[in-house]
Amino acid sequence: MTLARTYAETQDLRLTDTSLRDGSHHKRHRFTAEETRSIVSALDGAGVPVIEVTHGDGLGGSSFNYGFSRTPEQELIALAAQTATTARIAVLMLPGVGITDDIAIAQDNGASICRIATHCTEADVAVQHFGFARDRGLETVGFLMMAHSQPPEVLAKQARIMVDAGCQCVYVVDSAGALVLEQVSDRVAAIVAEVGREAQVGFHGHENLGVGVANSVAAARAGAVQIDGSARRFGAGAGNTPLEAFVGVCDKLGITTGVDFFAIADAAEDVVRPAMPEECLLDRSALVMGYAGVYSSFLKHAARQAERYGVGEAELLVRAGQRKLVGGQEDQLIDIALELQREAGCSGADRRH
Ligand SMILES: CC[C@H](O)CC(=O)C(=O)O
Ligand SMILES: [Mn+2]
Repeated sequence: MTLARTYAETQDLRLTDTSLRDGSHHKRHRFTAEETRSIVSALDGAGVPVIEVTHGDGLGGSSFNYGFSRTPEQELIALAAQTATTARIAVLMLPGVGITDDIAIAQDNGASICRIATHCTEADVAVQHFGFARDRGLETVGFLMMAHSQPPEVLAKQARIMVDAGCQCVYVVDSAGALVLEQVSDRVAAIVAEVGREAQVGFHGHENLGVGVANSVAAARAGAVQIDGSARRFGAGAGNTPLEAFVGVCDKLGITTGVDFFAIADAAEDVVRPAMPEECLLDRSALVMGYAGVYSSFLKHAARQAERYGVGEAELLVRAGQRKLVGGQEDQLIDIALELQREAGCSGADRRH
């Protein structure tokens, strides 16, 4: 099996573009085959070594709760694998949303990297999935989501569980875009100290506080060797770390990625942007998500419920942060919206904002 380490031996960092997975949240899971083909072709041509393709909520995510995919994700995974010439195709799975059969089908369709995501205190729910993926010869990555919500030492223990189960790279996942600089490097360093001899460490950032690129540099300096981003920031919330900007910053810092800056800048502008419904904005709602620590993928759901129940979106998000909602609890946004509606009814306050 080709390990990420092989890539990291020739480049300082291995980058994964997640537009075709995290961007799925922003696009409400409406990717077409043609968009997938053209994005994969452009990223592959720019030298991006790993491209993630899956429903935004991972394998099996197409559902009433998370939103139905326009094109079945396994078709998109197969198309991506047929289109890429050098890039490897990764898939994301959240145990319980997807099942091991989904991993097997994705591998049959050409995926070679399996990224398994859990809330950052629940790594044990992924043990069987890491074993399953490794037994099938897949490269494995573990996502500790909502990593801002736990201190470094807790994350290190969770990383240990993942690595003992067969995970080859543990990611600090800043799902809410809530971490800032040292908060990233401290977390990465703690995991490197715990598992650095046995596994790699990665970082997945969101732009909700505008520091995705700086956070990714901090992660790399603390020992992360796999970094995620999305061309044109195409991802949940204010989007992911803009991959083209990160490549440019790495070039200037002398950190090698193997990705061509001008080619990825072209891909972001000419190919990825046209597939986006609108730019990923660092607007009030996205900022509140970062500030209050709310899962980035809740953004579109919050917008929908705020409109439906006539309550303020920012207020809804602040309460979601206070409740410490985790992935899978999107339906609680309705509960909060009703709560806000009741309160506004009692006080007679203006319910729009
Ligand atoms: C629902 C899965 C989630 O989008 C994974 C991820 O990218 C994150 O937590 O940031
Ligand atoms: Mn994300």
